[in-house]
Amino acid sequence: MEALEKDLHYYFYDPKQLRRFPNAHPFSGITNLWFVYEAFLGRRYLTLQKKHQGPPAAKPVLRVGPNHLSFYSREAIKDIHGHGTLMEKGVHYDLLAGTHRHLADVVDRGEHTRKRKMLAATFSQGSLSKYDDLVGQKMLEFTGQMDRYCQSEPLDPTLRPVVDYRRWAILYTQEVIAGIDGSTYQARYRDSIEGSMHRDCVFSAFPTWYHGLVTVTCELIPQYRGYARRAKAFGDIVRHQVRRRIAQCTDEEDPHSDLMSALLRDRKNESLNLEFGELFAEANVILNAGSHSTGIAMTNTINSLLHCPRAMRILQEELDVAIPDPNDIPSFEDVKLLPYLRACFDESMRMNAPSQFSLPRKTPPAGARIAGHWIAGDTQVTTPTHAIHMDKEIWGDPDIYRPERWLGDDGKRLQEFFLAFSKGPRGCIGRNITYMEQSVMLATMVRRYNISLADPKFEVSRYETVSTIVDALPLNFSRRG
Ligand code: HEM
Repeated sequence: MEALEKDLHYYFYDPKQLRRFPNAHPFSGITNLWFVYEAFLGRRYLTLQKKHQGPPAAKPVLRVGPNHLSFYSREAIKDIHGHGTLMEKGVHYDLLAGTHRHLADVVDRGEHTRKRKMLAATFSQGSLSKYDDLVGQKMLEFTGQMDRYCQSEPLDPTLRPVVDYRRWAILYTQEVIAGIDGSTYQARYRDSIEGSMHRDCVFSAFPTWYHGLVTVTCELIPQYRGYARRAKAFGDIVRHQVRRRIAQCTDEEDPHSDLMSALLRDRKNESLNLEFGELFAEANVILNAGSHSTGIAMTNTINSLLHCPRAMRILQEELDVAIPDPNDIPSFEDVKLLPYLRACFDESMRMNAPSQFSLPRKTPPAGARIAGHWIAGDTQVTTPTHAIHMDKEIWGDPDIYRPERWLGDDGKRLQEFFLAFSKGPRGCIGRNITYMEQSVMLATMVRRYNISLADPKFEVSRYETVSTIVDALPLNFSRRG
């Protein structure tokens, strides 16, 4: 009731003068309901794109909720996410926080800086070589499985074995990230994370009711009860493994041998004495943020390449030179500087960012200027990633998969508008790790196999939650000579 009163107050008295901006929906000045409905259908990012871009005319600022503005403008990227921004993480992160904040949901700037410093070395470009063996080992297991598919002989020789690439890509990233996190275990990971992300994406638009909605839907709707049960089971496993990892920690341990070491000991190898709750929160977020989005990105890239044979051919040519023997599994060192390989990921993440969720921020209490507009304090502000990634004025031909746009100086300039990893102080800390995983995987797959869609007319389906989930991608594989 209190929340409804607040929304009506915002609408009728307009204390923040938000009525000067056009509504995304006739009711968006009064209620978040339409936004929740779009989230429930898993297509909020597409609707926002249409509303911002028109027709009839582009709308750079939209009021998408009683206290929420969406900024479709280049200037706003810097003002909301850039270094030196005054914006804070929005109420969404408070809702999802557990007993202890982790790097992604901590709001306090000082706390965030402390955490980021603690983890910076482990995630730096220079540290990646220590994960080479782990990634190589997981890739070997992966190709072993794919080779078995290639060798299998179906009863009907006209049928070739079909592999769900999405499933295997996510399994590979889970295995790698669990190794980096310092723990390995079995869980119904994808089920647990996708359900919770759907629930959080939909309900977090109602901050006051969030916890009540979670409780009531858990009681009444079996599907939501299932999400909660699986998420709890996953959390229990992480908790157990963190305890085990702490027990194994020794005084001689290299403080940066894996993520947990960096949380247990500082550079001088002295104990950091973090509370168990904080260790659990950090391990949990790395496992969640670190595996699913990379698996989605890998699935989208291979799908984009299969729909663009020209780009696939150029990539194959680049890889044939870099990896002369198709049986080899390259290290990251072998492939990290291949320009076309990298361009293929960036182009795919531009068209289908693994997280289209508009990363909610709020203005500081005294208010702030965004893209030339003065916005009152404590207003939720977002940038619509997909709409910006599909802006004709920036990209020229945004609907076309064209990795070439990322090459050379033009490509460097475009990075300014690339939001897949967000920007600035709250940008993704795992960016180097995901490029390592994606590079080794895609280079190996494209060099080693002929890959095709099991059904040439197949279009992958997507559903937006906190990440934009991709459905199964059925592919055929055979070994390249
Ligand atoms: C394709 C893969 C990935 C994408 C698209 C991605 C995207 C993002 C985005 C958009 C954010 C900003 C979130 C926000 O503002 O709420 C973020 C933050 C973060 N990501 Fe990633 N990420 C990826 C891979 C990874 C990996 C591999 C890890 C860890 C191993 C990771 C760990 C994190 C963490 C801890 C944060 C919070 C950073 C902070 O607030 O300081 N991510 N990521």
